[in-house]
Amino acid sequence: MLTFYSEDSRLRQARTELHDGALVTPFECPERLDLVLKHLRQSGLGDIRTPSAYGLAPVLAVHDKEYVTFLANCWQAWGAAGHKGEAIPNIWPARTMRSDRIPRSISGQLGYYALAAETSISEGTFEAAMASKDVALGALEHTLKTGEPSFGLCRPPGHHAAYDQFGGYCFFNNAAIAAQRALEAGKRRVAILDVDFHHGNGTQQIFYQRDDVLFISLHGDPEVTFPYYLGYADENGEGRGEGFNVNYPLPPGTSVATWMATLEQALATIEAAECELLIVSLGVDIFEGDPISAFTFTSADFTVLGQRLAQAGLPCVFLMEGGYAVDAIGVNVVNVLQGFEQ
Ligand SMILES: NCCCNCCCCCS
Ligand SMILES: [Zn+2]
Repeated sequence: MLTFYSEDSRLRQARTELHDGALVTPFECPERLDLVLKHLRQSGLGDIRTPSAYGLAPVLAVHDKEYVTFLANCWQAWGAAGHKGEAIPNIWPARTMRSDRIPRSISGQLGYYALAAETSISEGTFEAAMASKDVALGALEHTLKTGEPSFGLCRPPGHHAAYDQFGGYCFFNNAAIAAQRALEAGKRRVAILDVDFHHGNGTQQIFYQRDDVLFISLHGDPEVTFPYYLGYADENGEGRGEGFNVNYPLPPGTSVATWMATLEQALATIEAAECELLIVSLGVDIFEGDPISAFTFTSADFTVLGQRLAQAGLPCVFLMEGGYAVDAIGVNVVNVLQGFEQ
């Protein structure tokens, strides 16, 4: 299996994350890449390639133009406004406020476009996000051309990024960008299976009214898990998209047996929908040792996951999402990919 990866993913060097009332070293750190690359090389899974630069068009196919312009300019505008730290929002168009107008102030724009306050914007963030979607597109193009599975070592991740919203460490929705490209290349329906511990609110939102992308997510119950305000089981899509969005919220501490039984339901839905490509939003924060999550996968369970996904019999693109137990991330990711190829 080929891996696609870009050194430009390291351009995102955020120093702060607002967590538990303090500014801490971000969980979504460049070292995550080092461990995955190390284990990929040790495993002999396949070559690691640098993708082409696909430009802005694929981004604008799923994201709002003004939002993309905001992301491109935010860091410079934030500094020009005299702010000394990293760009962290502290005001939102929260309930009781209006969101039909975008303020001129960069502080106002930051809150307008932010999902949450844990994700700072700093130098290199935009460039890294551009590299990350190129990684996803490189993996996608390879699978479209060869039918072979591929892995996009995407950083920053993407599944929390919505049409015009960043957060949860995400800026561009890599899986959505890849799915849209696959449809433009002729696939009639694409399944995005999100196995990350956290609900892929951004991916859901982008395709919520569409029937050409089936979005299915297994995740921590939003009653008690980030992102809290989306990911409930009663969110089934709207209009043409009715029935093409399926959420499986699961309680913290869910056993792997229960998680795998839920996966069976998800895979049956994918099969019934006659999808022609499977994109897996691969978050390995379902690992028992993840510092900000609450599921119970062991590293060996990731191998079983990969084996089961292969049985879906679809061309498959794996795209890196979360996973914050840095020491184990390499083993866990490679176990999925090797399990798939067994
Ligand atoms: N106390 C947990 C706060 C979580 N904050 C953001 C998590 C983003 C996960 C991306 S996969
Ligand atoms: Zn996650």
